[in-house]
Amino acid sequence: MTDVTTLQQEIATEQKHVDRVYARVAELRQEAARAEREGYRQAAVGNFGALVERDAFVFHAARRRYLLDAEHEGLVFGRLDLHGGASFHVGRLGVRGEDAQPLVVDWRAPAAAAFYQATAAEPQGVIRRRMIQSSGERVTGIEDDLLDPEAAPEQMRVVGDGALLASLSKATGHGMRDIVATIQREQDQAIRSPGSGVTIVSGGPGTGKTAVALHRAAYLLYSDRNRFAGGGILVVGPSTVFVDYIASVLPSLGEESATLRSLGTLVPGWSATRTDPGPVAAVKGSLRMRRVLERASHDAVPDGPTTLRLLYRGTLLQLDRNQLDRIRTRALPRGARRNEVRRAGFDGLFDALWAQAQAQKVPGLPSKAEFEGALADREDFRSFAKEWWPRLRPRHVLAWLADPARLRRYAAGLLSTDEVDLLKGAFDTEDPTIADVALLDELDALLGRPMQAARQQRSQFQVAQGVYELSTAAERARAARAAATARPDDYREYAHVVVDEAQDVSPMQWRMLGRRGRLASWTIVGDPAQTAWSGDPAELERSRERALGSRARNAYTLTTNYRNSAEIFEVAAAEIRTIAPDLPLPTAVRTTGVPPVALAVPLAALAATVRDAVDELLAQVEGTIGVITPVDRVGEVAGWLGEVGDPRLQVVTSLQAKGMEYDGVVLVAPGEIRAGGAAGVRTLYVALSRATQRLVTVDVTA
Ligand SMILES: Nc1ncnc2c1ncn2[C@@H]1O[C@H](COP(=O)(O)OP(=O)(O)OP(=O)(O)O)[C@@H](O)[C@H]1O
Repeated sequence: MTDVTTLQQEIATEQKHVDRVYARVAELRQEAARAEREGYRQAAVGNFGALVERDAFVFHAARRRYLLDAEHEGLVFGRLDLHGGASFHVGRLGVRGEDAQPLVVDWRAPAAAAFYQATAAEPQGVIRRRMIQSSGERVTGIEDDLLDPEAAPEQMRVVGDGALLASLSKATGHGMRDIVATIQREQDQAIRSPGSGVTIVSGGPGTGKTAVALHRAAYLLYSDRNRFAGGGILVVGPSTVFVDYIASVLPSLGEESATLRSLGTLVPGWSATRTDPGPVAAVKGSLRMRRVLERASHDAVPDGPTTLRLLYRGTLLQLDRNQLDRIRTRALPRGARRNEVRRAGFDGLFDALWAQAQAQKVPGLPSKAEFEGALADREDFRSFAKEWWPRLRPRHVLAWLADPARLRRYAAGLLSTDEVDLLKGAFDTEDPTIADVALLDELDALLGRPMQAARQQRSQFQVAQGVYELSTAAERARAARAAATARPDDYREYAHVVVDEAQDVSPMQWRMLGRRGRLASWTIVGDPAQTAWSGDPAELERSRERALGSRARNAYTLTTNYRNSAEIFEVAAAEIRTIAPDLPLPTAVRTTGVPPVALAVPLAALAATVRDAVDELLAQVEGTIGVITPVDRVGEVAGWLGEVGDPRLQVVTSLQAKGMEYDGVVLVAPGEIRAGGAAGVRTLYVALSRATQRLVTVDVTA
């Protein structure tokens, strides 16, 4: 323990510096606002060159001001004292004094790396590393690490009682917090991994994989803003619940330009939140579905016309079903996209009808071009053509799979009878599941886009090519934050793609992601032991490798569980060991002395027991409570708790619980979650490792 006076003196020293920094930030904010106003004044000149220059000038001023306005809690959070007497502070953004000397170094700058990397074994020139805790602009605590005691000058003081543990013990809120002040060495290495190629981060529950992925996105934006803000960073998570949970981390780091999506909302026009039962998801996610969909996308339209009859100059021209099918298959060879070769289909019709007209010696037959022109003008021919070869949307074709006879035909030789049975009743294109969205995206690629004049989307702020009139401060800040809004809905040229909970991305979903990351470098984070995938693991691996291509791989493993108390993680670990006894598991660093509670009650008492457990946890912990249920019980359990009405409470399925964290967890019917074989045990492992403080499991007795 540090004596109180020493601690107070050191706090006062740091407070002085922090005050100086905030005063300087206030000055800089004023300067940036002035620069923006000046930018507008220049615009009055009005020629093109002045507008371009003004635009760039104002944009940078606005971005700077946005950064300065952003969340300033703990703006300065660290200090390094180096050999030779030099020292500097580390913070959320770089701030220079009037003399251009750094008052704070941005945590992502190369100089700040030592703050996270230096250890007693390898001090990297650092004598003392100091973490500074604050509340608003007030310094509240200090935590020092003396890394090189022999080099420490006599007057150097070392204080503190465990900043990391203090930060881990804070109550969990609805959103994930950034960890910028306490990033650990192994995490920092993954965060600063090269911006090219594929960075793969693995590690058990609670090891900070998600935190690392998000801080890495912020790091990349800092290290090469042109490339990564220009091209864009896409962050993909498993569910909308999860995306909501992580949404505040990047803004808290002053970065708003990344695009966050769940797997069910990646494709424009869809926002799927429903999950399929594991075995159904395994079939829908399998690469074999690509062939199934390809066959469907080439099939005749259900209820489409089966014959074409036209009276032409008194002669009946007629094409029967076989002829029509032949024309369709000839115009649509394997690999062709149906919407893009409609013209070839219509040409096939013209050719066949022309041959008939010639064979039947239609009186006064004009040239072929005139014959085609005459047919194309006729309403009966046009409406036949529209019904026979309509422009198809992915959802139309996916709906065909709901017809058992069609499904059997498309699946012949690809899916087993059992698999076809599993898919019966599994397609509802009005309300698709998360797995369906990857199928819709595949169909979009298979069907192609009808030829259309490109839609010009002109921004309301555009005054000339490449020049935007950003007329108010609020609009400018928004534009500075969200370059993403200038991108088309189905943007596919991201400079970087981050995939979280990657162990659950199915082969078909990897194809969907791959289409959006062709030009990207990647960060892939996940834990194979937490996968709910019950399909072929080799196929999963292959499709992931294909999506990532030949880019260089950099792999990192995280080994410390920062989330769970040791008592809680022991229970989760015991579960996963039943199927993977030799799996290396992370070490949980925090103990609470509170063991998890395991209850088992008859089904009739389940509702009351869950309600009591929730009430008790709400009284015991300060932060959030998650009630985790088997997928098919979620509605029922939410009903039991409907009256609780506490905003700290969230009811989620065992699949939605992926990546989530709560201070207290009530896990309903764990036996039912486990019942799904190895994938069930893995899902239960996830559910058991969500709580930071308290875990209550309520099982059902036979
Ligand atoms: N260096 C750190 N300092 C403070 N908190 C940390 C640190 N690393 C991780 N945490 C906290 O630990 C918790 C778990 O982190 P995170 O959700 O990123 O883990 P994960 O590996 O993605 O977990 P899972 O695989 O179980 O979903 C979070 O609350 C995070 O803020």
